[in-house]
Amino acid sequence: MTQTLAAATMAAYRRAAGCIAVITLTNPPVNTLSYLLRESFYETFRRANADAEVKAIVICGADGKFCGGADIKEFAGKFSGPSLVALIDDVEQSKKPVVAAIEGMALGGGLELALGCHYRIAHTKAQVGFPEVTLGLLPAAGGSQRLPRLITLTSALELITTGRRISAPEALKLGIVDKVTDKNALDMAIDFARDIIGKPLESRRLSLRTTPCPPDVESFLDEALASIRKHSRGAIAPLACLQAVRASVYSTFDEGLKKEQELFKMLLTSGQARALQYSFFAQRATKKWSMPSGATWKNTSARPLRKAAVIGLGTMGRGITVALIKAGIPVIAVEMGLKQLEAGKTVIMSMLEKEFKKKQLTKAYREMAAFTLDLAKLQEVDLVVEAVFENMSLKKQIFQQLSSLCSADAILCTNTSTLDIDEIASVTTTPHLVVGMHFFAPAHVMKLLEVIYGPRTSPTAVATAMQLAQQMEKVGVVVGNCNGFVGNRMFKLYAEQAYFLLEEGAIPEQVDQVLEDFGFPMGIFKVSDLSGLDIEWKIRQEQGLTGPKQIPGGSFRHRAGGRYSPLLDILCERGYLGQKTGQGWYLYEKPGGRVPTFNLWLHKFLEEYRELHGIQKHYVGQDEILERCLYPLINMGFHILEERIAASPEDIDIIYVFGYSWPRHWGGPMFYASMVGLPRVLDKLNYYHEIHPDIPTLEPSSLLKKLVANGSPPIGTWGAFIKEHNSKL
Ligand SMILES: CCCCCCCC(=O)CC(=O)SCCNC(=O)CCNC(=O)[C@H](O)C(C)(C)COP(=O)(O)OP(=O)(O)OC[C@H]1O[C@@H](n2cnc3c(N)ncnc32)[C@H](O)[C@@H]1OP(=O)(O)O
Ligand SMILES: NC(=O)C1=CN([C@@H]2O[C@H](COP(=O)(O)OP(=O)(O)OC[C@H]3O[C@@H](n4cnc5c(N)ncnc54)[C@H](O)[C@@H]3O)[C@@H](O)[C@H]2O)C=CC1
Repeated sequence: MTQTLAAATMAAYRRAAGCIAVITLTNPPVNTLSYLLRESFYETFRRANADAEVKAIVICGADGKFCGGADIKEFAGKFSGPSLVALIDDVEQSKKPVVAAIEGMALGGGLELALGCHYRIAHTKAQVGFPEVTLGLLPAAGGSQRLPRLITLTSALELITTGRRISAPEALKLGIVDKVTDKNALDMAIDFARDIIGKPLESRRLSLRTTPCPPDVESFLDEALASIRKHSRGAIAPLACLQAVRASVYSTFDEGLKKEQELFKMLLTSGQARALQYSFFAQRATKKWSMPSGATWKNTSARPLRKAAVIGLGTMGRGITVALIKAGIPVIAVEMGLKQLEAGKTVIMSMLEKEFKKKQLTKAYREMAAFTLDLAKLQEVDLVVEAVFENMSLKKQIFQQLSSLCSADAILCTNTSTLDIDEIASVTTTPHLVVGMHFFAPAHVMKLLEVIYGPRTSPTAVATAMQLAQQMEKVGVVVGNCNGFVGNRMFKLYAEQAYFLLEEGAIPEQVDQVLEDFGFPMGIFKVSDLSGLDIEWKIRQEQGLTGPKQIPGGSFRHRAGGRYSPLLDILCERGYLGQKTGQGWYLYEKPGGRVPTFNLWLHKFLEEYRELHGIQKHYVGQDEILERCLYPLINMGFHILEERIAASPEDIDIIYVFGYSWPRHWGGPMFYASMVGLPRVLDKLNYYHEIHPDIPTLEPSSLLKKLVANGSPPIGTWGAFIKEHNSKL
């Protein structure tokens, strides 16, 4: 295997048009600049430079892809082989003109290499960019110094600090590439190289230029710094990127390179870079789903989807309809009454209109939605997504009808956020085709899709849902069936601890601030106000925790075998549902208002509540808030791994990053636990459980204990322990 790879990895050399050397970067699948490729490039480039018959050099990438950048896997080890900085310097200093022929992509180190070339010709469909910041790094092979010398400081700064990829036409407008073609970029580059033989190259060497600056560059950079600080949510790489670009303004090229290296080394050893690189690979790993039965892409095919249906056009159904249509699938949208149907239709059409304008979709897209009250119209659809109220008997009634109305091979999906997929499937004649597709609000925007299989769900149903996730450009994660699945089962504990903290003496502002400082875009109470407190209230009612169906046997603050906080129920009973009613955990200027302000009523109410229930108020510090909110959630993640509900810690982490806005630079809850140190998480859980023995979810999971007992192995090796752990159950 290594030999095959080694043989495939090289900078292939050939001659074209007599005097042009063509060097093809070859390292499948995306021609990363790995150690082997750098070594081969070093030799090949020298050979081309030394050959007197060669008058110009063209660099391209094999298989229509210029270069995906440095090999990210190499960042974890020691750097060896020729440095990319030196290779690019060789290219720029070459006395023969060097032209980059960019097809597919030139990303990171790939773009840096192209910037070292004297000219860049790109195919119109190619993309270029510096995604390093999304990996917790900065362009460290001269990219942070060359780009600002080539284009405006504003654009260079934006591209380097955000990692945004741009199309070749935009790159042409900005001045990053010299020509764009919709024909063969390599052929054009070869012709172009021939034409420029003998022309002076000094002005084309970016390292010899100075960075063009706006008039008041100092205040421009200060403003940029303030803006990055505000938006980076604690990520350090964007700030380091800014520092590097700043060096391109105030330093010589060589000094700038030195600064770039210093910053790169600092970032590389930071936990954030490790977390972000872990997240990059984790996202790709989730695509290769598997089920405990051994089903994977390798042995399962997805069904083709020609037409779909969505039932229930409330908050979720509307977004799901738009997401499906955006993916090119016509939808029959169903409601229970004319009024709801009309309301749903109006919103969906206006959402499609917006998408139409934004993405320049053709008019046909707007005509891909049909609206009806009649379930019988669903005979010909290949897939149905049910998104009616979160109520088991209603869902069962609908699935029973679907089972008799739809074709025998239609995939039947539910968007339930908590209910048992298998119980829903039990009323159908095709339980193997029932699968959970748990979208996140707003469904046409949020990237995550939890795909849930019950004990009878077939691999085909899972494969079709995963294929659909890709088609909708979402990140699908396959998980097992349990209450709340992965995301909401863990989230419940996060929210629960936040309510307990209020009971014990904290206030919403304090809790939210700590969570936002950690990197969440919004604290839990602001999120709750935004989504509406009644969502959780209804789930609690459905679970018999409160309301008319409350299961007898508990007490006011103890239900379902543990401590219970009725705070949310009390607010809902009073009609304080969050932003939509103008009051929730915070106060808003009017119903539908967006700006949270101090809620005096809530603060007085909390004091009275504590007094009434004899709760001793204590000072709740930052550490306690963070640990109490995050560690029980993480602990539940270990339970979920133990139960094989999630196939790997990567799956859990991706669910959290894409569905719950977990700060990406902390990797996800499971990676964060490994960064903090599993012994610390275990100790803290034990500590809090001792203080609060009536909160059973604080008791550390046996998998966590086992991992700590085994010396806290790295996250990549947990799989073996989980397997062993399960086999002894
Ligand atoms: C003194 C020290 C000086 C050091 C100098 C530092 C130099 C720098 O400035 C640092 C860098 O270059 S960092 C790398 C920058 N490049 C990137 O971030 C591109 C990452 N890749 C992509 O976006 C997509 O894969 C891409 C758009 C390329 C392709 O997307 P696709 O959807 O077609 O394919 P994927 O499924 O994403 O990828 C296919 C397989 O390739 C693996 N892969 C991709 N890019 C990689 C990369 N840069 N390094 C390592 N592996 C990479 C990817 O994991 C996947 O693998 P499998 O899942 O096993 O198939
Ligand atoms: N709101 C959220 O943030 C999320 C909700 N979910 C789940 O999605 C489902 C829907 O939730 P929402 O959209 O928030 O509810 P919603 O209350 O906004 O909408 C439900 C819609 O279903 C319609 N409906 C009810 N019975 C029907 C029937 N027999 N036939 C056709 N339509 C019927 C209602 O008229 C209503 O328009 C629930 O299972 C919920 O748990 C999942 C993820 C997030």
